[in-house]
Amino acid sequence: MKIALIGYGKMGRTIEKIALSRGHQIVAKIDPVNGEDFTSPSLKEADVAIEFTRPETAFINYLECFRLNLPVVSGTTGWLERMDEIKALCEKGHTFFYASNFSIGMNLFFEINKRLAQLMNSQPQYEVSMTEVHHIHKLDAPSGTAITLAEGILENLSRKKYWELDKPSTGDVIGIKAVREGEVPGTHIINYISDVDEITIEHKVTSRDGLAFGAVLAAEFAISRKGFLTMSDMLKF
Ligand SMILES: NC(=O)C1=CN([C@@H]2O[C@H](COP(=O)(O)OP(=O)(O)OC[C@H]3O[C@@H](n4cnc5c(N)ncnc54)[C@H](OP(=O)(O)O)[C@@H]3O)[C@@H](O)[C@H]2O)C=CC1
Ligand SMILES: O=C(O)C1=N[C@H](C(=O)O)C[C@H](O)C1
Repeated sequence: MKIALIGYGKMGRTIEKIALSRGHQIVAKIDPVNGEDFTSPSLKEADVAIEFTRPETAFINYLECFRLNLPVVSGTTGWLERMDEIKALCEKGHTFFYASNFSIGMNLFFEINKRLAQLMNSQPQYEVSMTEVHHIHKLDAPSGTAITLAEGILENLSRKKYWELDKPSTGDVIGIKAVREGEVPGTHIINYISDVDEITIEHKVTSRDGLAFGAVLAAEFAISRKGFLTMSDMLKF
C-alpha cells in the first residue's frame, strides 16, 4: 500500500515506522516542517492518506484529499462539529475512516464502558465521573476519546444527559476532568463512587505504537471500501 502521511508529528512519525514494518511505502509527507503540500506530484501515487494534524486544519485537509480522490484515515480530534459535512461527502462516494482512538485496547475499553454504564441503571447509589490525562502539547480538551467514552455512558445510563468539562458530576451531568502533564501519551479513567465503595476502570497508553498500528490497519481496511468507516466496522464489535 502506498501511503501519504498528512501531518508528520508524533503520530505521523510513529505511523511511518509501523507502516514500513508491515511492508507499506510512504510516498508523501505533507507537513509544514517537510515543506511538502497538497500540490506535491507524489500524492498522485498514493492509495490512501493518513491524517493526524491539528483541530483547525483537519477538515480542510480532508477536502484536499477528497479532491484527489484519496480515501482518508484520520484520528485528529477537536474538529467534530463538521462531521456531518464529511458524512454527506461520504454518501457521494468518498471514503473516510475516523476513530477518536485507534488503539485496539481502547476500543475494547469503549465496550466495557458501555456495559458498565448499562449495569449502573439499576444501581443509583453510584456517581460516575471521568478523568483524562495527556501531555502538555495537547491542543484540545477534553480528549476526543473522553468524548467518545462520555457518549458511551450517555447512551447507556439513563440518569445522565450531558457531559461537562472541569465541572463536578452531579444530577444529570457527567463531569470530565482534563489534566495536562509531562509527556503522558493518554490515560482515561472512569470512576463510579458510592458511599461504601468505588469501581474504577482505566486505560493507559504506554506506547503510541498501539495507536499507530490501529491507524495502519484502518488504512488497509479502507482502501477496498467506500463511505464512512469506523473501528466497529473493522473490528466487528
Ligand atoms: N485517534 C487517535 O488514535 C489519536 C489521535 N491523536 C490526535 O491526532 C492529532 C495529532 O496528534 P500528534 O501527532 O500527537 O500531534 P503533533 O503536533 O505531534 O503532530 C501534528 C503535525 O501536523 C502538522 N501540521 C499542522 N498543520 C498542518 C497542515 N495544515 N497540514 C499538514 N500537517 C500539518 C504539525 O506541524 P506544526 O507542528 O508545524 O504545526 C505537526 O507536525 C491530534 O488532534 C491528536 O489529538 C493523537 C494520537 C492518537
Ligand atoms: O493528543 C493525543 O496525544 C491523543 N489524542 C487522542 C484524543 O484526543 O483522544 C487519542 C489519544 O488519547 C492521544
